[in-house]
Amino acid sequence: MIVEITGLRKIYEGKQKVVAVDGIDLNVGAGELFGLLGPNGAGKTTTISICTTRALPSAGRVLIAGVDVVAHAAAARCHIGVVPQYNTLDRACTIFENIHFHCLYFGFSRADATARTQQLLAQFHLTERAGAYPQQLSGGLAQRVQIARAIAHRPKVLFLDEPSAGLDPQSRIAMWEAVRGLREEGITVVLTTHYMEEADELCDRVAIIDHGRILVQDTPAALKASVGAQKLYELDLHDREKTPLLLARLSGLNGVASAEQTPKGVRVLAHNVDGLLSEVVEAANPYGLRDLSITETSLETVFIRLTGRDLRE
Ligand SMILES: Nc1ncnc2c1ncn2[C@@H]1O[C@H](COP(=O)(O)OP(=O)(O)OP(=O)(O)O)[C@@H](O)[C@H]1O
Repeated sequence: MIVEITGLRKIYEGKQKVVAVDGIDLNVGAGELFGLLGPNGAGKTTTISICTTRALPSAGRVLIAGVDVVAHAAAARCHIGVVPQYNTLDRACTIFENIHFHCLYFGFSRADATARTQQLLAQFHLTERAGAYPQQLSGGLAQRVQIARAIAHRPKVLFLDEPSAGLDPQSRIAMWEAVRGLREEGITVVLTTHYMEEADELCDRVAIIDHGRILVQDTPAALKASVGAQKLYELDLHDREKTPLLLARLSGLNGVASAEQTPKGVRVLAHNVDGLLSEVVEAANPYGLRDLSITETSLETVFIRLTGRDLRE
C-alpha cells in the first residue's frame, strides 16, 4: 500500500470545537487513482492536509510508502506531491523557474533540474509558455503547471485537492487527461472532489465522505450498482400534504424500487420498465405535479441514498 490511513481523527479546538475528521480508515494501492467524494465541509481537505504533513492529526496514523507522516515528516515529503486547492505558483518566477526551483529544493543538481523541467514542460504541453509568469496563464494552464511542479521530484503519490474547482469544462477535461497520464508513469493519485462526474469518470475507487466519516468505498460501478435501480425520478409537487398516499401508490407500481418524500415532493428509484413514466405522471397529477426530472442513477444517487441529501446542498 502507498497510502495507509488508520483511525484518523482531527479536532479543531477553538471557541467551537469542530470534529473535521472522525475516524477514517483508508488504503490506497500503488498505481491507483483514488477519489474522496463529499460535499463542502466533509473533511476532505483536512484529510489531505494531514497526509501531506500540513496539519497534525488529533489521533490515528498515516503512512506514505511505509513512512509515518508525523514521526518522519521530511522523509514522507519526498514521496508526496501536492496540488492544493488554490494556486500556489510563485508569481515572481516564470513557469520554468517554478518547476526548476522545486527540483533544486528536492536536491537535484542544476543539470538534472534543467533536464527534468524541460521534460515536464514538454509532457504537459507547456514548453511554449516556459517564459510566462503565472498571472499570464488561464486557470487550466496554471493547474497543469501546478501538477507538473508537484510531480517534479518523482513522488510516489500525488494529492490533488479539488483539482477542477473553478475550471471551465474544457480545461477540466484536459486536466483529467493529464491526471490519467500520471498513472502511466506509475504515480498513485488521491484526489478530492465534490463533482460526482469527476469521481465517476476519473477514479478507480471512490470513498464517499460526509461529516468526517467514510460512508462507503468501492469502484464507481459497484457503488452505482448498490442503488439497485437505474433511474431516478424527482417529482416537484404543489400539494404535499397527502404525499404518504402517493408514496404508497408509487411503491406499488411495477418497476419502482423505492419512493420517498423530499422537501419539494417525491423521489422515486426505478428500474427501466416500459410505460412507467406515464404511470408515475398519472399517479402524481392529482397532487399538483409541477415538474419532473429523470436521470440515470449516479454517484449522486448513492450519496442521496446514504444521507438523504444532495451533494450540492
Ligand atoms: N483551520 C480550521 N479551524 C477550524 N475549523 C476548520 C479549519 N479547517 C477546516 N475546519 C472545519 O472542519 C470541517 C471540515 O473542513 P474541510 O475543509 O476539511 O472539508 P472539505 O470536505 O475539504 O470541504 P471544502 O471543499 O469546503 O474544503 C469544516 O466544518 C470546516 O469548517
